[in-house]
Amino acid sequence: MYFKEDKMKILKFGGKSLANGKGIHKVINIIENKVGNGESITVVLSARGRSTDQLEEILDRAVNNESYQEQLQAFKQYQVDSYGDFKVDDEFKTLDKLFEGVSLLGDYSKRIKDQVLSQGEVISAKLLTHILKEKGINANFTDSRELIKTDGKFGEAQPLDKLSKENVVKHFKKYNGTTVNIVTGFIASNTKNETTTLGRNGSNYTAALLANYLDAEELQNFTHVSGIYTANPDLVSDAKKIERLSYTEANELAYFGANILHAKTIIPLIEKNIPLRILNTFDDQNNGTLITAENSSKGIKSLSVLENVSLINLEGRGLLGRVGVDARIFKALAYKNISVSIISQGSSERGIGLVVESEKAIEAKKVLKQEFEADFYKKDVNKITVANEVAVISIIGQDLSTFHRPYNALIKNQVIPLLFNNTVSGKNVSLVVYKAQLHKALNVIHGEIFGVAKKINIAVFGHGLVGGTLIDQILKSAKDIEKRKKIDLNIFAVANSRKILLNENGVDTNWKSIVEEGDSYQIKDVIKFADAHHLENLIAIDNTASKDFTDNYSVLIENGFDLVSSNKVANTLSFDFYKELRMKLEKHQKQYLYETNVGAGLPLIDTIKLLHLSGENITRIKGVFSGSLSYLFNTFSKEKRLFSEVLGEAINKGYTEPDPREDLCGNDVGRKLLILARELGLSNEFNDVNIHNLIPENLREGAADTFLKRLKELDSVYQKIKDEQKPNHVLRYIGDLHGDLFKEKGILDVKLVSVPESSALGQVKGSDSIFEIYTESYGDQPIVIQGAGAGAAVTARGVFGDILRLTEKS
Ligand SMILES: NC(=O)C1=CN([C@@H]2O[C@H](COP(=O)(O)OP(=O)(O)OC[C@H]3O[C@@H](n4cnc5c(N)ncnc54)[C@H](O)[C@@H]3O)[C@@H](O)[C@H]2O)C=CC1
Ligand SMILES: N[C@@H](CC=O)C(=O)O
Repeated sequence: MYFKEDKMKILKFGGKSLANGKGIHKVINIIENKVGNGESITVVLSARGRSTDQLEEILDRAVNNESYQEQLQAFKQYQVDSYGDFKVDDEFKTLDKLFEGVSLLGDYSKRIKDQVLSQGEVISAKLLTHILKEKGINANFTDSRELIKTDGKFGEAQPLDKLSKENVVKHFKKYNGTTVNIVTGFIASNTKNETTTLGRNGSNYTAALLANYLDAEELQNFTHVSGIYTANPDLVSDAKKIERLSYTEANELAYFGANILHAKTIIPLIEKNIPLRILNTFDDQNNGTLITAENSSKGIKSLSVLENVSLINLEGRGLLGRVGVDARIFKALAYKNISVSIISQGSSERGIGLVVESEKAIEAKKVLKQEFEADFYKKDVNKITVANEVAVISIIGQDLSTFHRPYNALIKNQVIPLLFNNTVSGKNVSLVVYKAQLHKALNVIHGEIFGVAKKINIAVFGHGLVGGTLIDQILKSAKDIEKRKKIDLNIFAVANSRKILLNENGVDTNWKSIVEEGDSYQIKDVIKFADAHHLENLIAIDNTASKDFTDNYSVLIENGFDLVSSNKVANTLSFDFYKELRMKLEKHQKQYLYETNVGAGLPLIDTIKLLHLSGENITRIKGVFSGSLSYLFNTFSKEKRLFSEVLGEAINKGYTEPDPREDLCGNDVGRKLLILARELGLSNEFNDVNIHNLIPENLREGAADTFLKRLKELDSVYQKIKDEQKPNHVLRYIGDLHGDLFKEKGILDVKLVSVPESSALGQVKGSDSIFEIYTESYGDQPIVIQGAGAGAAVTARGVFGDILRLTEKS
């Protein structure tokens, strides 16, 4: 073993790293390896596992005169567990005496508490020294109380730098070379040699002070996480590790709750330009996050959260324009040592919101009530309320120039921040949200501001021809879309009318076999599931042909779902329902897309909407609206085959509605016409559509199955119609929207016509639809949209297009 003459590295290990079992062995391994490599190291330790919390709990019991022996024994057992020959009798005796005293007195001071807590670090450092010595390492137990001198503020003592530095330098001169000093973190002593502690994150502070005093090469802070992340990975599964940070950025993060950092621990490092590396004890392959003086060129963004906070709201009309209200608030709170982390107020000062630590909230309300007592009396202040179930999310690195993006995403996901504020210099926007929405809010913001894929959570209702094809198309393209568009399409629900398959991580290609084994459900179960799993950017897809399902639209919208539908029913119910649905969408800022309602995958509705919006007056829309009936009449007119045979083919090819009578009776074309009419602002109802029903009256009643068995009865009827046409004419079933389209209602006709084979309509082939859109500017020359008007693949592709459109809007 040899030691290079290089600079010292300070290694600091936290409580979780030092816990019994895997942790402590890993720590020993790390130290052994470093020593083996000839690195010059000093080790700073926290108390092990939950030791500090346990000691506090025992103190609580003792002071309340409750029995604490069982807990104390458990604490002692934990400290010596699996290290048979390790003895810490002195520390255990000290603890026995201290607790006995507290129990007798029924009281303890901060001074006593510091003495109690300090034993955790002492035992931890003694144990590690013992183990390392047994392994042949020249370890030296170093009690930081002999080195770090502080003022007398027990519980949160401030180091006396000059004196502490002298002590540290002297000690390290004496114990140098191959010695590995094992230093107690967190604890120190005042000038009377009484034990003090350095407050929250005290061990990190000890390590930073040593690094400063010894001009260390680097401070390596070993934790149970692999570095600093763009957000807490426990809450945001897409969170990414940040490789490098500047001290300033780290400082902002530390202040706003990244709990592996604390602002005060960074300052000693900044002074001497000492890099800080956050490492994972349990993952030696990971090189963690490096924090240096160098500014990252992009400016980092990270989300941090403060949870133990309350929002105090002070309201009063009489505060309007009054000078000094804020000063009074701050003065009253400062008097009780209550710090305000965020304040926000309207320009009128009628309402002032402030965030304080939760444990101080009741007292804060009390002092504010006292301060504003006279104002209450005069009714200038009418209420002071406290909301406890809140959290603060800070977007570090965010300024207001692009804040609209995460903000809009939150609103779209029905997370309405209670309050937000920004720093004028530096980049940081903080939002207060309800705790119940914290998880979702973090994921929404994270998805929006980072290059990582934005998750879109999709529930598919109806997995028949169209729905099933859609799921397969999404699963097939999801990876590619994630790569190209940074959108992660996650199908978390697949349902038919009876059963549902739910999986928050998304279904896979086996979905079909699993749905049937799924549970029966109601729509509220899907909403609850999405809520419980904090799923954001929700889209519900209606691929049913069901009227019943449209009853769910309202509650889905209210619960944050955008809608996509191939089902035409919702758009063709009463005009009142049509308007209410749009009002609801507007109110909840949700979108409803249904491009496939007319012309399957053809871009018809979008075109009509654009023409209409741009002020282009549409005067008529005419054409073959039905893909199945197009196929039927194109084929039947041309080929010498039975009508029933061709109809059977159209059904088998998936062109017809689930119940093919919906096509044959003209309802399907009627719906499409009505949908287009309503897009033009007309208020027609479905029964305004004049429909030529293709089903002979004697076949209209009864079940679909019975009808399908009697298709042959249609043959003679349609053969006769075909034969009676003029020469070179063919049959076409068309829709025609005409009349004065600038009035309240248009004329909507659905009829079977015979047209010259050479005409535009006569030349349509296969299952193509054709739409002729006549406008004022285009005159007699219509805009023509033609192409496959039915079929599962093209329709599913159209629904997919709507989903992608939504992802761009959200
Ligand atoms: N086939 C085509 O070319 C086109 C179809 N469409 C529309 O696509 C929709 C679906 O058509 P297909 O897939 O052919 O029908 P399908 O009959 O093959 O599938 C319908 C699915 O909806 C489910 N379902 C029915 N009621 C439900 C309810 N209340 N809740 C949940 N699920 C329910 C059924 O269990 C089935 O899984 C229809 O509204 C149709 O008008 C739109 C454009 C073109
Ligand atoms: N059944 C419909 C399918 C598309 O909406 C049709 O035939 O057009």
